[in-house]
Amino acid sequence: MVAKIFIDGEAGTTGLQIRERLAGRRDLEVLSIAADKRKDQDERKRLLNAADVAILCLPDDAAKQSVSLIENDSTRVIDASTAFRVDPNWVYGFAEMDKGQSDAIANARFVANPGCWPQGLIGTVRPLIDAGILPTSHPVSYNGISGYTGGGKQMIAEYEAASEGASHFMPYGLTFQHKHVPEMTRYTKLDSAPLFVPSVGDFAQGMTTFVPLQLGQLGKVPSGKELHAAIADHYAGIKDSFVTVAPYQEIAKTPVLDPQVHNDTNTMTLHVFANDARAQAVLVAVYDNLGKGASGAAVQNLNLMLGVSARESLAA
Ligand SMILES: NC(=O)C1=CN([C@@H]2O[C@H](COP(=O)(O)OP(=O)(O)OC[C@H]3O[C@@H](n4cnc5c(N)ncnc54)[C@H](OP(=O)(O)O)[C@@H]3O)[C@@H](O)[C@H]2O)C=CC1
Ligand SMILES: CC(=O)N[C@@H](CCC(=O)OP(=O)(O)O)C(=O)O
Repeated sequence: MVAKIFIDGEAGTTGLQIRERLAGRRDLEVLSIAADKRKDQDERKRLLNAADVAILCLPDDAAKQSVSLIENDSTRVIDASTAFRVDPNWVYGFAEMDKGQSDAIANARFVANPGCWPQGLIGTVRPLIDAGILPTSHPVSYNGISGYTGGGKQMIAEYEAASEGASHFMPYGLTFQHKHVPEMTRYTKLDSAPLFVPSVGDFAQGMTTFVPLQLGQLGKVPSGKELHAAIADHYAGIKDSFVTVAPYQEIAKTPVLDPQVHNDTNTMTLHVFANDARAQAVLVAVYDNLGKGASGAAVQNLNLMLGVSARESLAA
């Protein structure tokens, strides 16, 4: 059976990328909306109800509206927005988060695609919490840099219009109320919100994130190799993982931390750097905000929901 897919918001940054990733797939039919009807509620409703899977690439309010327009009990939904990420009726779409997550996604009707920033934090911290190395009470801080496509069409237009004026490096979220904090807290299993300081750079896509750890604050101080082994063990146990763990290296710098190294792929690479004598470490994640951070993860989730081999079809 050819599954019918409707991308609501197909003209936006994430929607366009998903369309490109699905182009050429013979196992799917993409139901496209006429350009002049993109925001026509009746036409969106018709297509949402005609689809086997609707992928919502919309601002939060419009995503909530799309869900309310589904009147059947068969259309399954992948939502790329923040609207449902901590809703207990939705399955969180970070397939590598734990061993049961890809099955939960495969069987779900409603899947909330994870935010780009949360994945770098959850992907590094949760394996350490699950392994009992970090207590859930640990005060975690998280920072990083993302390309400007993370801000969608509006930020892209601002950066691309400002040939001279765009900021090379812009920290933001400085009131510590970033919209990703609730999902970061819930899915890391931390007791309290991580202190999150994102930044945006003057490059289009790709991101590198950092979790600095003062290991001396822990009752039992792990070595860098132990941190690395716990994270590597977690991913070794995940079927069809798109998250890879780089070998442990004691080096002061490396070009593979460039935020753009995984652009246009669904890959995330994790690194552990540490100084055991100082009991200090940093956990690093490198991935594409538009790939594993958004449209790559959405297509990975779609494949799980359709029972299609993730590796084969993510080549698209
Ligand atoms: N960019 C990224 O890296 C990531 C984005 N996301 C999330 O994905 C979602 C989409 O983001 P992104 O693609 O970046 O955003 P964009 O602004 O690039 O695209 C959003 C699209 O939705 C359309 N739209 C807005 N309101 C409606 C409506 N009522 N009915 C139909 N279409 C509507 C917009 O129309 P118009 O073209 O007229 O503006 C636009 O085409 C957001 O919730 C975002 O937070 C998630 C992870 C990463
Ligand atoms: C650079 C930039 O502005 N990035 C966006 C995050 C993009 C993203 O992940 O969107 P969702 O919130 O829908 O997941 C931000 O920090 O708001």
